[in-house]
Amino acid sequence: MSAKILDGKNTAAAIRSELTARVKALGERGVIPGLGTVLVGDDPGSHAYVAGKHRDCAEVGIESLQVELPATATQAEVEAAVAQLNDDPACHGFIVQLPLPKGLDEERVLSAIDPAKDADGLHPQNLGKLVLMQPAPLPCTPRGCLELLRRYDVPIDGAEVVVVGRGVTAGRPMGLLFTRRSENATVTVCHTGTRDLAGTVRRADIVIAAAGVPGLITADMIKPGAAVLDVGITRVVGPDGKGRYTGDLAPEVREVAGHLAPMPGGIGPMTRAMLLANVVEAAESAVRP
Ligand SMILES: Nc1nc2c(c(=O)[nH]1)N[C@@H](CN(C=O)c1ccc(C(=O)N[C@@H](CCC(=O)O)C(=O)O)cc1)CN2
Repeated sequence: MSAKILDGKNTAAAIRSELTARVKALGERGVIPGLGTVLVGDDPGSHAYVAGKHRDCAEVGIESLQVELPATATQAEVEAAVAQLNDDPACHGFIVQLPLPKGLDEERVLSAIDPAKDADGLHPQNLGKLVLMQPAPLPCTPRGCLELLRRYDVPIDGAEVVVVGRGVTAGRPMGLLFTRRSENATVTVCHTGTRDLAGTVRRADIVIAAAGVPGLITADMIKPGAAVLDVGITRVVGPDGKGRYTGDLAPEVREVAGHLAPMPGGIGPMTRAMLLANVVEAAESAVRP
């Protein structure tokens, strides 16, 4: 039987509608939440993602603050853009779109963000709080995975979770999030060099594929009935010469999994929705007595 689809597109739309009500309530208290973005260079994917983030903002009533810099921007110019949003009282949270063009030091840029305005939850202080299980803005992709599983009542407490991929925006913080006391899962974080990747993935009740390697996860690696989330996103050029995005799952995984978050339409839209949630939460904590 084919897996039940974890529909990130519809779930994200429901979350945006919930956030619209919270933004309205903030407006009644004289606060308009503001999301800032820093976009450097001309990568078409990054431009499309940032445009999508601002479309979402317009839908829920969040103000957009956009800073764009050319691919030739220096480290100092990018850090100056970060400082400008740190100091802007209209901005409750902001992100620096990743990856940055070659030659720029991403870690230094992320460290320059005011941790209280870190809408991506990627500042070292906020990642440190995640390690310590203290409240802090959460990275959007792992938060999106958790939220999607929760809204479909997929059991997390006690589940064996295998994450494939150890990148800083998804795989690495995913393990920290799912092992918090409130989630209580047992997590293994693998990568493409893991010795028995297939055997390890086959143990999982929940598989999170975030390696960015098209087709890496095949049907024989999945325990029948497991929940499988495709977080990989790789641009490939088809035989027609046209570019498209593909995930980490082979198509047959759908026939073995119990639940499946596809790419597109799964975790991508949830990532965007969680960014809005982080900004609304930052604005709410700014007005809390
Ligand atoms: N500062 C950050 N940079 C990047 C992040 C991030 O969370 N913070 N994640 C990715 C890119 N990303 C958001 O920025 C992102 C990627 C994809 C999607 C999405 O909705 N994808 C669609 C499919 C693609 C399409 O059709 O255009 C989907 O999955 O349905 C949203 C956000 C790297 N950089």
